[in-house]
Amino acid sequence: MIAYRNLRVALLGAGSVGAQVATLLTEHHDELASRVGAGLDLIGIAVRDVDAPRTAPIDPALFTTDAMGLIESADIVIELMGGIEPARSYILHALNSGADVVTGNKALLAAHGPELQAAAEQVGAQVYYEAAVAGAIPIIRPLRDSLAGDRVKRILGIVNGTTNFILDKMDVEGDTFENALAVATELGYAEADPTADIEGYDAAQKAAILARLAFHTDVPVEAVHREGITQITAAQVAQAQKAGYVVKLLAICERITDPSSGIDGVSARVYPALISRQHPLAAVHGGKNAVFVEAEAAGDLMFYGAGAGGIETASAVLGDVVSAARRHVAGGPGVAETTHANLTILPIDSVSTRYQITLEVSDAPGVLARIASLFSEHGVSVETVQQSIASVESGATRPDALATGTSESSGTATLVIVTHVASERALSRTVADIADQQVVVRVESVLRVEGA
Ligand SMILES: NC(=O)C1=CN([C@@H]2O[C@H](COP(=O)(O)OP(=O)(O)OC[C@H]3O[C@@H](n4cnc5c(N)ncnc54)[C@H](OP(=O)(O)O)[C@@H]3O)[C@@H](O)[C@H]2O)C=CC1
Ligand SMILES: N[C@@H](CC=O)C(=O)O
Repeated sequence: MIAYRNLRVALLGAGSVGAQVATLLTEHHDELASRVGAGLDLIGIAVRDVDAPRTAPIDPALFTTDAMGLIESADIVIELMGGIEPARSYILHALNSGADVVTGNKALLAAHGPELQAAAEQVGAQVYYEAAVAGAIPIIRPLRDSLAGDRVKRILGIVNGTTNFILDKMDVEGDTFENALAVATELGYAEADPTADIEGYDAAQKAAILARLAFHTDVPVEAVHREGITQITAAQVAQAQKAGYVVKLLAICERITDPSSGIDGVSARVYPALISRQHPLAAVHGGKNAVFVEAEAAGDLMFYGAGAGGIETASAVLGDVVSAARRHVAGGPGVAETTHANLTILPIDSVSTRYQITLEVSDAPGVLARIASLFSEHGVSVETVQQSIASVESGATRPDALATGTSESSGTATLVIVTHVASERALSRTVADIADQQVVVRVESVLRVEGA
């Protein structure tokens, strides 16, 4: 039975996601009303161009360019415009007018999340943002509520569909980066300008949001270490495959405490890394997303699904709208997000992980011993070494000549070295020293190995 007055919902934006939200709000009106205990009336949609064609049938009378006027009459404001301004000003205006806000705007939250949360707290309102990380996948609520009594140790996330699509295509079909990116763009996965995807900016924004929630500490997006996937080659992906790994762009949020070195804080970082093909994240194919959470009491949890798409993301938005509406009906203040832990945000060289280093070296006696001694000098322990020798005459490769001490070849050899866990600082010093050796033709790649 519906006893509460109908709630007034304003929508800002009717693009890929907004148009689907408008449709679901209208089509599911009665069902939503029975779940909330009040009707949810869409009172208007602010856009730039009221006459632009839409991807879903929407009553034209709902469109307006007067966003501020619309906001002032709403109980709940859904912001799906994207970008920083005017989205930030509209959200602040909505909160100050007494409305709850639902948004999927990761760029805004990563840049101004604390400001928006403080504004909401001050007026007893709430900002909901389930759609901002990994689209349809419920991950914000699990981190904020379900795991609130636990301690998160680490999060490994595939949170950008475009880069996962590209790397997966390179892995499964042996495609090149350039071709895979062209297909991702054609299929609408990548943004018109895919820089935010392939250079890791989009994933870094999501990492900042996840780290803040997981570790109750504000994490500025500028403090997230970021590397994209533009340097990843088909050869690296093939070599990873041979060694039992797959390359993924990972967003990693980690609580690091090491009393021996005095390191104590939070690391948030995005880079392409190798993960074992046995790891659950290795099975995340195409444009899908997944977030793997390691918690102290709960153990390992994985959240998987569509990280983007109009209708899929609209599902997460509608879930937030229902939560906001229920709060209006039940009354009471919003749930304050605690960021009072104030942990130190650690730089990348405080991180320790495993590494795979690929070198082209002279095929001569003593080379392997020299390289091994450099690892040892820097306290980096080697787990495995694989080698193949490129014959000068034929260009063909034969394995293991260095191991047998053969001295007949004057060509080069490829060494693939995987380390045990080492600090980023020790590893980078080791690699710098290796690169200086005369017997080293080039350092082909250094990739982190994650997920152990
Ligand atoms: N697309 C996706 O798969 C996902 C998107 N998100 C996030 O959701 C949000 C919306 O994304 P998406 O739907 O793809 O965006 P679109 O670019 O498709 O749509 C943006 C909409 O906002 C309107 N708009 C933009 N600027 C203004 C303005 N200044 N005043 C009024 N209206 C404005 C546009 O109006 P007009 O149509 O008239 O130009 C358009 O309707 C973004 O924050 C995005 O990061 C999150 C997860 C996944
Ligand atoms: N461009 C993003 C869209 C969702 O956030 C992606 O590829 O994941």
